[in-house]
Amino acid sequence: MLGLPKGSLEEATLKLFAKAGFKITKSSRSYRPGFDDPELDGRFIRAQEMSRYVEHGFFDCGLTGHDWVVENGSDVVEVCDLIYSRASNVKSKWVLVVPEASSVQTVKDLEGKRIATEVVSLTRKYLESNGVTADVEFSWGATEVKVPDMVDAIVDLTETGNSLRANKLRIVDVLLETNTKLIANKQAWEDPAKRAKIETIALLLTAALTAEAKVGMKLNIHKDKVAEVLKELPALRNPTISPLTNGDFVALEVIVDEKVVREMIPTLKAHGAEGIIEYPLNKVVP
Ligand SMILES: Nc1ncnc2c1ncn2[C@@H]1O[C@H](COP(=O)(O)OP(=O)(O)OP(=O)(O)O)[C@@H](O)[C@H]1O
Ligand SMILES: O=P(O)(O)OC[C@H]1O[C@H](OP(=O)(O)OP(=O)(O)O)[C@H](O)[C@@H]1O
Ligand SMILES: [Mg+2]
Repeated sequence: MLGLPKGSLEEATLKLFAKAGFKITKSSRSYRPGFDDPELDGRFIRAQEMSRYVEHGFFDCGLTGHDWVVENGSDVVEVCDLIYSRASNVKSKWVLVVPEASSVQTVKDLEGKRIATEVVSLTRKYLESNGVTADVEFSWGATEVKVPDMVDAIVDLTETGNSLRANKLRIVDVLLETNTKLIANKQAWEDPAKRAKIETIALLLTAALTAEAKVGMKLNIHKDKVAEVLKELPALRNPTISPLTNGDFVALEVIVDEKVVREMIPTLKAHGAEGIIEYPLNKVVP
């Protein structure tokens, strides 16, 4: 039984599973998805409570943020990192935040003040470890709006930083870095058949995620130019080189980060490369 996150991770999760080779279908308002793999069954639940149901064994494994595993204090196996979220494929941070104009400079300045957050337990522990006593209240979300009128500071998640900028907020400290993870129930992890299936899912999801940032490239180039092109383009390292029927030319094939392609193509062209093609990838297994 697999736990899928309802909410901001939902769409990206279904896309990633599709790329990994698992088609998950869902009818609107139904939290029971359909799977094209007869060995799989699952449910959608909120990312915030996923780790509890994995810990207690309703789910053998599930996807959620590291932050909610920590906040809930759940005793689960963190099988692998899957660094994706709603908007980007980078890690996010839970940060202590105040209005730009606030006099608060460090956590110590929060003594006796009020703080709103979705992660009450994480925030209490953080204050305690800094020897600060402050009033921490639970926020259901839209937390940015609460400072400075309702509370003195907030602990909120930041990904792109857009919400902080839009609300003229300043970061005082970072409490926790987080990203999406595949987590597993401890007993399920000890069961060889279940573990094998969870490891297969982890392998395929990781391969699909790795492939998102990469592309394949193929090109033909004069054999005398190969050495200088490889020197100039470190991203091209370890290409597959195959001879062509035209004896002076070879074919190069390589997997590279997509972001370097826009610099590679003009350089390759300047060295006389021909027939340059770029293609997307579904999975990359190192
Ligand atoms: N803007 C964001 N950028 C990156 N990751 C995010 C963002 N919002 C949420 N997450 C991550 O997604 C997971 C679920 O997020 P969250 O607890 O905010 O629920 P949600 O699905 O966003 O629901 P809601 O829309 O009600 O806030 C968390 O692990 C969190 O770290
Ligand atoms: O740095 P950014 O890319 O702007 O992302 C951060 C925002 O995303 C989350 O909000 P969410 O959409 O989950 O709404 P919520 O505040 O209601 O939880 C988080 O609570 C921040 O508000
Ligand atoms: Mg949220």
